[in-house]
Amino acid sequence: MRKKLVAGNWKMHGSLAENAALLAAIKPALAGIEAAVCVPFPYLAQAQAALAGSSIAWGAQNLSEQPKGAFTGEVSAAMLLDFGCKYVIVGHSERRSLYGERDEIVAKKYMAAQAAGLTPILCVGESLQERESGVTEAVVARQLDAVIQAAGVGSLGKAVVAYEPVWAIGTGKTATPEQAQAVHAFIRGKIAALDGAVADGLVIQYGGSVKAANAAELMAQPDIDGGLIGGASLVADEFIAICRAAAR
Ligand SMILES: O=C[C@H](O)COP(=O)(O)O
Repeated sequence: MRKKLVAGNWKMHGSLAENAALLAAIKPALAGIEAAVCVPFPYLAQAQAALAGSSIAWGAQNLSEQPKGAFTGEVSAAMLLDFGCKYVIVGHSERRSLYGERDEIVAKKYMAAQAAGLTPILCVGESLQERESGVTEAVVARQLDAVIQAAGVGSLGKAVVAYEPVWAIGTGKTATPEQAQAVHAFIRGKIAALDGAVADGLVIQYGGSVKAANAAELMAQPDIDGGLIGGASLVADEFIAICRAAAR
């Protein structure tokens, strides 16, 4: 039986004071519930200090594909491990579209994370134009194949996949539970064709305008195993309610 996992992606939000209040609210409320927050790099130490010993893991939103060296502004997997990170998001659509991260670099980052012992949360998903052109499955398959070809299907046994339709991110426009389930089932089926056990165990999160109000319906779908939450993860009551809905 797969365990659901909800992870907050704080994106470029927060301050020491705001984070302290948010972490202090979610920690006791989620006692015993596995969840995670992926915070901006400068706040990793704060998340580590606040959440150590709790059921909430923490992680980052990006990493370098390089292990070390003259790469100004980059952060390595080993550095994330130094701050106790468990997870790192790779291939978020904002990184793909705003920072030109192509499938090949996403696969390298995924492998760098795993080589260091971090669990990558691999984001896949189509744009509105791609959905309207009927190529959703082809896009998601291409994004998955990049990683499968580079790292092998077995690597997904130590990863989380997040399906995030780009048109639903930060727009208030959630995919319907049926739309999301259809793509989640496609992802699991594609992986099952290569390795049934990996597909059965794979946590596939949904991301895109998840809120307390729509979480239960999404989490009730058979192939939705949690969520990757942007805006609502910054609001303690919303994040707590989403995590609780997933844990039910
Ligand atoms: O990583 C999270 C997603 O981009 C979803 O963001 P959102 O919940 O603000 O739509």
